[in-house]
Amino acid sequence: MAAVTGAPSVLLATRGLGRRFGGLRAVDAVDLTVERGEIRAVIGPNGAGKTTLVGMICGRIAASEGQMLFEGEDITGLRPWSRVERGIAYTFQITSIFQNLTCFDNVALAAQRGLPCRGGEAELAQKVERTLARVGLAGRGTVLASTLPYGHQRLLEVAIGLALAPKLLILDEPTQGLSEEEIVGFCALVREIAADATVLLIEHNMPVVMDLSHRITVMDNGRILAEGTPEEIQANPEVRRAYLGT
Ligand SMILES: Nc1ncnc2c1ncn2[C@@H]1O[C@H](COP(=O)(O)OP(=O)(O)OP(=O)(O)O)[C@@H](O)[C@H]1O
Repeated sequence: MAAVTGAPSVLLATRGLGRRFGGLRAVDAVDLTVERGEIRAVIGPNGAGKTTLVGMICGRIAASEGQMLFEGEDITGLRPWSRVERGIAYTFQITSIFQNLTCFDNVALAAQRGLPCRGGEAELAQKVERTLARVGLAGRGTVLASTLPYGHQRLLEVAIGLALAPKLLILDEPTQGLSEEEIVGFCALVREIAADATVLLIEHNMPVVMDLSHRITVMDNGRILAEGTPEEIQANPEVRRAYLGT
C-alpha cells in the first residue's frame, strides 16, 4: 500500500455509524477503518447496506447515528460538496452523468475545479483528454453521454470522479455492464488510481474483488460480518455461508 510519508495512515474511519429507514436498520453500528493507498472492497448480499454506507460517507445520505472521520477530521455534518472539496469523490450508478452533454463537457465540469487560474482552457482541455484516455475513452470527447453504451457510461463516471483529483474514490459497482475485456482494462486502471488515491469499491464480481482488493469488508444485514484479506475472506466459513454460497 502506498502510504504517504508523514501523513497518518488512516484516511477514513466511521464509528458506530448507522442509518435507519423507518424501523429498518439499513446500516447498524458500523466501525470501518480505511488506510491510505488501500483498495478496499465492500461486499455483501443485496440489501446488506453497502450503498447506504457509502452514501453516508459521501454525504448523499444523512447518518442517523455515529461519526465519520476523514484525515482525522469529523465530517459527519458536512454537506456533500464540502466533502468533495476535502477529496471524497463518489461515482454512483449513472446518475452523476449529464446525459445531454458530451463526454468532454461532463469531465470538464469536474476538472475545472482545482485549476489554478482563469483562462486555462488549453490546460483544462488537456486534463480532460488525459482523464478520458485514462479510463479508456480516448477520442470520445465529442460523443454525447446518452449515446454511450451502458458500460462506457460507467467509465465516464469514473473519469468524472478522477477529474476531481480525489484522495478517496468510491466506486459503486463499476464493472456492471462491462465486457470481460473491458473488466481486465478496468482492473489495471484501478491499480493505477491506487498509486495516488485510496479506492473504496462496492462490487459484486467476485473475481474482480479477489484480484483487486488489499482488504475486503463483508456486510450483512447492515453490519460488518467479516473483514480481512481476500484469502482470509475466502476461507471464512461464516462469509461462505452468508454470501459466497459455497
Ligand atoms: N431510501 C430508502 N428508503 C427505505 N429503505 C431503503 C432506502 N434505501 C435503502 N433502503 C433499504 O435499506 C437496505 C439496504 O439497502 P442498500 O441499497 O444500502 O443495500 P446494498 O447492500 O447496497 O444492496 P445492493 O447490492 O442491492 O445495491 C435495503 O433493505 C433497502 O431496501
